[in-house]
Amino acid sequence: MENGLDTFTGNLNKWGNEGIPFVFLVDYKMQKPLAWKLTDIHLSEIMFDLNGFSNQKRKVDSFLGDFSFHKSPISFEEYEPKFNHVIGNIRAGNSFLLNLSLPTPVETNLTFKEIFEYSDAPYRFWLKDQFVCFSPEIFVRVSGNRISSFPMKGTIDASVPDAENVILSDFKEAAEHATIVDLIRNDLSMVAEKVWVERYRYIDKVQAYDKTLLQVSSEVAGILSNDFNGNYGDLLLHLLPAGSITGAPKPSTLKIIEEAEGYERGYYTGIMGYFDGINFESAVMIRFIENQNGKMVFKSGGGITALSNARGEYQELIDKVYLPFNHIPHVVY
Ligand SMILES: C=C(O[C@@H]1C=C(C(=O)O)C=C[C@H]1O)C(=O)O
Repeated sequence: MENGLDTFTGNLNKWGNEGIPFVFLVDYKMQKPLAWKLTDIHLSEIMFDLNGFSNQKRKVDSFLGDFSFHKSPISFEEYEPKFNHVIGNIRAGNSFLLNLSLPTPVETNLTFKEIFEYSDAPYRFWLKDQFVCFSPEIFVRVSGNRISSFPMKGTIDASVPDAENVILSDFKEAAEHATIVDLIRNDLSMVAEKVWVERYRYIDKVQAYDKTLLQVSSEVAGILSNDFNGNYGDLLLHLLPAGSITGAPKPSTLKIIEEAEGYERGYYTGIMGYFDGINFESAVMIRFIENQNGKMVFKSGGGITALSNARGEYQELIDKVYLPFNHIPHVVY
């Protein structure tokens, strides 16, 4: 009998080869992948704006007004044993980079739909009754026979004096970034010929209502091998889960993530994307709020290496719990 993943992969391959536009979601564990032909999507169920490919644009001109936002992260005492489990495994040689994430309950007077409509992020998705995602991170883009991936690793508060230089010259951050770029080069080599690094460690600004974050990314590119031309389902099977939200090496790192996190990521850290009939593009589902029985849960994480310190990683996890609004008159905490 066909399982969900087989059907999903078959549909993406078929639609890709026939030039039929579609939109899709894949969860972290690839257990509940979903794909819709563009013509079958209803605004009452799904809203998306994926780098301009959209059925619902951002409400840039309208006024959001006051809103409340409150986060209740786990305590440092609860976080530390999880971090120590990861560091122990890194020291034992089972992983050299691992993305540790956790859920944070949040409260706001805004609805998931309002957060989608007013948020400012290059990749946004709203799935009725389930989640809203506003991601800054591209995963894979295919244009003609060129494939590119844009691993993001390295986050700093822009208000730190000389923030850009601080993060670019930080030894730990540089090592972490080099690792993720190596991993993505290796992953792309499975589906492409001639893989190269097009841009190394460029900075993106990510806007939250109370602060600006700087994020460091690189672009890795290659020439897509003929086997994968149009076969977007097969392509994703080779590349998922995305290296930037697992770590390396993937198989043993996945096992340690499972042990340390002790919760279900679900669609968080999966990917969302589209095919417009010509180009294929996908993004990593980070910056993500889920509906759990009427309560809002924000999921966030960061990369840990042998050089990481528990307080710093704990703070990064909390800093990433934000709403990405640009023009906010007043926030009530
Ligand atoms: C997992 C998350 O972020 C990932 C980890 C990053 C980092 O360690 O700097 C940056 C982007 C993401 O690939 C998240 O934001 O929830």
